Amino acid sequence: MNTKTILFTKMHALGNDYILIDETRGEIVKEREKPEFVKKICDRNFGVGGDGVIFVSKSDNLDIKFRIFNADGSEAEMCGNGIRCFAKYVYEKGILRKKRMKVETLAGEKILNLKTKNNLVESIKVDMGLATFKSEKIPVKTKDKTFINKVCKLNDKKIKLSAVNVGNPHTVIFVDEVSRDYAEKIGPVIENHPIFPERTNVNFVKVLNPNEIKMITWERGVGITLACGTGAVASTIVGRKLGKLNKEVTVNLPGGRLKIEIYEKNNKIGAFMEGKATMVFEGILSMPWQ
Ligand SMILES: N[C@@H](CCC[C@H](N)C(=O)O)C(=O)O
Repeated sequence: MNTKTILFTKMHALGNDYILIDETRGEIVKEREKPEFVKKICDRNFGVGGDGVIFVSKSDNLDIKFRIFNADGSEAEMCGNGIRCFAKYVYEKGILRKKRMKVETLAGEKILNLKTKNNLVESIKVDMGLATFKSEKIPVKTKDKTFINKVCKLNDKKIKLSAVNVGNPHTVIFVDEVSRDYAEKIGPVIENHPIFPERTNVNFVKVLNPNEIKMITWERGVGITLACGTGAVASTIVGRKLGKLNKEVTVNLPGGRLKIEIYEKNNKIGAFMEGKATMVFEGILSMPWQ
């Protein structure tokens, strides 16, 4: 039997953990095999364990390309914590030695600014771009143009949902208390609800004050994670849209804190996200596994 070895790096950003694979010198995992490979390697008992896999490859017109797969094998458009891991990885591995990177993602071009010290990346600031509230773009199946603060009946209870796309689809629910149990119960129901044809990430958010929130995310294709960067951005943007938040917001997630800075352009709301990423270990996979 032919065996093959695959080099990987395990990283995390606020405990949202990813396995990074460098495909800049050629495809390592065949395109049609990627979903199954990702499911296998992300398994926390039978694999390496992770919330997803990030593939690094060459871009035709930008500096470099970022692809993110969730632990269930589905490909997402964007990942806030993952793109910070990616930036540290490509910089410190010498794949791209730029402190300002233009990155190709399925959610379009993202600009990353790296702060370094002694050749190590200390923090990464990402321009996450402008959000859209248009139902058809999120997407949400509704006749309404937007889906903000909509009262919905779920599990016999009425809750208010707001949907937004910040590169990937998110739903935000403001709550009195952040509860993991509640997120685990309601999260999958909303993620897979037929009104969200592409499914959705689900964020449960408590406003502590206009400059600070606490939240937990049920991620599409993963479940509860210790942090979600796009979720922090989506929640801050929805909070801002509803007049609950100022422009500079500290987001408290189970895995740590993230800084989100809102900007407004052409009547739209966008955000910068700033935070760290950590390299945990490197390894060699010997495929196929029996
Ligand atoms: N953890 C990520 C988001 C990853 C993708 C997400 N699960 C999706 O399917 O859209 C983040 O930090 O943003």
